[in-house]
Amino acid sequence: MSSNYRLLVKNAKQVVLICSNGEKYMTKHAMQNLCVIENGSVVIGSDGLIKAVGPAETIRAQYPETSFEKVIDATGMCVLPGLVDAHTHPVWAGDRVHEFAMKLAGATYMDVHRAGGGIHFTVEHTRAAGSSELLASLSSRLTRMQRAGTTLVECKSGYGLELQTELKMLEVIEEARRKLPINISSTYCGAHAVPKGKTVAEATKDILQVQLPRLKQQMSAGSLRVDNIDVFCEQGVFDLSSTRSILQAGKDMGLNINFHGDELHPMNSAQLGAELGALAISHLEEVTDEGIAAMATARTAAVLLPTTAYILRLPQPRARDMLDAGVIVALGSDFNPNAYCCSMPIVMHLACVNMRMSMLEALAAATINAAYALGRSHTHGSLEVNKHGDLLILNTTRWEHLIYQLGGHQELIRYVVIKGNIVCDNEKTMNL
Ligand SMILES: N=CN[C@@H](CCC(=O)O)C(=O)O
Ligand SMILES: [Zn+2]
Repeated sequence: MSSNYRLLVKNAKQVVLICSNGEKYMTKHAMQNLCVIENGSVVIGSDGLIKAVGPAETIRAQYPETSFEKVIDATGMCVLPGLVDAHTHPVWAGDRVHEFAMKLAGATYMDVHRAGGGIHFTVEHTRAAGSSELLASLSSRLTRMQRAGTTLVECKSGYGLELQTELKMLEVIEEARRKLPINISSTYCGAHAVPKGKTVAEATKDILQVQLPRLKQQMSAGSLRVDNIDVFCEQGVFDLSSTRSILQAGKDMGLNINFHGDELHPMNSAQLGAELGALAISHLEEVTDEGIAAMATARTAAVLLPTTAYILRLPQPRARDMLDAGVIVALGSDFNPNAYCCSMPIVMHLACVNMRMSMLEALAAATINAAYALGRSHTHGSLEVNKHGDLLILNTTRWEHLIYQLGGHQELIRYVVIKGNIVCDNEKTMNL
């Protein structure tokens, strides 16, 4: 007999809701006061949405005779919302392990880029790769992220830098969206680098006059869904004025502005993003005080990427200054061939140790605020009624272990659930 209820998770030692009043993001002190229920339960309906969440006693009384398709007894365990990864580049061919060695020996990111490596190396290999090869590697990367607790992930194009390959990448992302349970927010990043043989002006013209019109056509025809537009606004890549025209054109097509800014040099990207009504800006290692103030006022989220600063030995993003100023701080893995990290728990750990965020702030940044950066915080990022039933169940009595145990997430995460379906069951019993 079919039930109206897909899943009951009962008697968890802790249920971390994050928030409980429909907040779309969290800033300042609110991030230090996340909503946690001791001894709680969660009910997910057959539509995959949360129907109830609260103290186990209350839920038991509310659903006395109900049958559930599946019941998980979470006694001694913790329940958290699925993690949200707000910045990844997961579609590409050809790894760059050789460049990791060069960087360890002292080369900077831009040394490698100018020598024709970096993004250019990946572009060459991605242009040559077939869609099925790209889909296979994307699927295994997304599955790996899902095992590490990510249930909503942003995925960028940007290793084509010309129409055909950018479209190929976006179509591969679209195919993954149809085939895999993980939620995807897709981003057109045709301005990720200036292609070899073109000037910035020529590349900008190609994006404005060739790539974006074709994207618009496919989006209107319903053959492609794209959510965000991105530009790498950086010295030697796209300057402020070309960035402005590309982002504005994307916004005019209905895309959310979500771009790379102020990473290696202060470019006033933060001020530009605030002025254009950007939903999010990533990196910001070199943001100025004025940029921070502008982002706080405009409610533009800062997507901080602790793996980038770690791998490239850059100055850390000024997370504390941003948090104190009331900026909406989110986190992302920045998964790409330069920063090969699929794990948001590791990202949260780095954010705490290197960027001086508290564990509560890091969790809010990797859930509700990352969902806000993707325009999805009305449906994702917290355990509240009518939101998607996306959650993690941890083999531990305190949720903080997910951040504290560096690299321990594989043993800690028992189940990953998306829309009430168990998509990962890590059936091991161990002494933690
Ligand atoms: N900074 C620009 N883009 C990526 C790196 C992409 C690459 O090196 O392939 C980033 O966010 O770190
Ligand atoms: Zn990036």
